[in-house]
Order: sequence, then structure tokens, then C-alpha cells
Amino acid sequence: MAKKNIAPDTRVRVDTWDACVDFPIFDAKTRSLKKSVIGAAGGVIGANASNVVVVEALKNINIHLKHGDRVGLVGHNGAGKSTLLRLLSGIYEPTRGACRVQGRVAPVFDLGVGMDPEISGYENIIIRGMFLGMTRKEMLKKIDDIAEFTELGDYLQMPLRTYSTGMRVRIALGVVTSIDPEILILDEGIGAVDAEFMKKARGRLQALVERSGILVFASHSNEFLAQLCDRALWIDKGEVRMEGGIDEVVEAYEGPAAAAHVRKIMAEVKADDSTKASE
Ligand SMILES: Nc1ncnc2c1ncn2[C@@H]1O[C@H](COP(=O)(O)OP(=O)(O)OP(=O)(O)O)[C@@H](O)[C@H]1O
Repeated sequence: MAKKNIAPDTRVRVDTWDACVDFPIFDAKTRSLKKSVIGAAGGVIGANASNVVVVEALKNINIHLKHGDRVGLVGHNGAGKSTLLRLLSGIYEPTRGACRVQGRVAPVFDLGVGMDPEISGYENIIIRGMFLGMTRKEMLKKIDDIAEFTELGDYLQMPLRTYSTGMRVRIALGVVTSIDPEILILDEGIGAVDAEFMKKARGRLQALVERSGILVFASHSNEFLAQLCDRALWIDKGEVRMEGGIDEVVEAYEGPAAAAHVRKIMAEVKADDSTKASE
């Protein structure tokens, strides 16, 4: 894709300073937890000063993102990736430490939020856009373009409850890539679309990130990470274990074969981009 010379917006930033998120679990018994337990998956389980069981989902997170950063989050189940996305979206406040997000955030992870199963795809496009801060009038101007992008045809007149997960994701991606969020927060769920559609969406997502700022994307799919991001954070038991290029982090997390696959995809994306740039 041809890079446009747009001056980076220094106002758009994401910063966290020693941010922690604990979940108190009031109905768990501390007596059965003799000491802090570390299992293979999940955050550390401990107890707070009042002897209430707490899950330490995030611990001392320091991240500093600026315009143009495209960061992937990798890590085991329960490592804290979704909690971090929610912290950056303002859904969770840090229990300790601080988190400051400057810019318009569009979270695309809870496809249930801002969508109504009983109304049509068309109407859902409008309410999803309104959920992300657009007006009805602005959405009406964009609806034809979004409808065409989703390729859902007559299905757009059917109630959303008749859609598959991937069809819902098409609507969510169509809406989010048609508006101009400054900070885009995506998770795994977008992997529910088929490969061909993802290829199309990738172009729009990349254009969106170039136009408007920061992407944070949590995924177990190295393929999607390599397509959308250029840096990665390995989240492990609520902490940032490593930060670096996608291939370096995947190599440390999953080994050389996975890293080789990531490098192959990065090379394909680069070749694809230079073809488009010369067109
Ligand atoms: N609402 C909640 N209440 C209590 N504990 C929670 C809550 N949400 C997450 N946790 C705990 O916080 C830890 C981090 O969970 P999180 O969902 O952020 O992990 P993840 O890295 O996104 O995992 P996955 O890859 O499986 O989606 C886990 O131990 C989980 O049990």
C-alpha cells in the first residue's frame, strides 16, 4: 500500500505506568488456597489484605504507544491479553498504577455490545456506528459503502440473529474501518471471518491504521498478527515478558518454526504492499 505523507499525530498516545488490574473474587474460599498459586494458564491467584481471593490479571504494565504503532499481544490462555485490551479501552480502571489514553478509541472485541440480534444488518450497521461515537446522519452516508464491503447482500435485511459469527464480524469490521478511530483495539474475534475476506479487510485495516493512529491486536493466530502488526508484546501471567518485532517475540514464545512462518507472511505482505504501491 502506498504510504501517504501524513504528519504523525503526536496527540494520539497510549501510556500505562505500573498499571495493575486485580479481580477480587468474593465467593472463593481463601482457606483452600494456602499460598499464592501459579498454574500453567491464567493470572496469579492470591489474597488481598482483607483475605479476599484476588486474581492478579495484570501486574506492573508499562507500555507507551504512539501514532503508527501496530502492536500484537501474544500469550497463553488467561495471560491477561483481554484484560489489557479492556484497560486500554477504558472499560477497566487500573487497581494500582495509571493508564492514560489520548484519542478516540474503537474497541472491536465484544461483538454483542452495540449490536441487536432482533434488528436487521442495515440497522445494526447504524447502531454499531453510533456506539462508536458517530451520528445516525453520518452513518447513513456511509451505509452503502459498508454494505458493499460486507458482501452480505440480501442478508442485510434479515435480523442479525440469523447471522453466523463470521457474518457479524464482517459488519463490525465494515463499520470500524469506515469511521476514523484514532486508536483501534481488536481481539481474536475478528479471526472468525474467512481467509479471503480477511485479505480484503487487512487492506482496509492497514489504511485505517496509517490514517489514524494506533492498533492493539490480541490473537493466537500468528498469521493475523504478522498481517496486521509490526511489533509484539508477550504477556505472561499478567506481565510483559518480552517486547520486540513480531518474529522475535513469536520465536521466543513458540520457537523457530513459528517464527519462520511469521517471516514468510511478513515478506508476502511486504511484496503485496509494494505491488499495490506501484499500481
Ligand atoms: N471478570 C473477571 N473476573 C475474575 N477474573 C477474571 C475476569 N476476567 C479475567 N479474569 C482472570 O484474569 C486473568 C487474565 O484473563 P484474560 O481474559 O485477560 O486472559 P487472555 O490472555 O485474554 O486469555 P485468552 O487467550 O484465553 O483469551 C485470568 O486468570 C482470568 O481468570
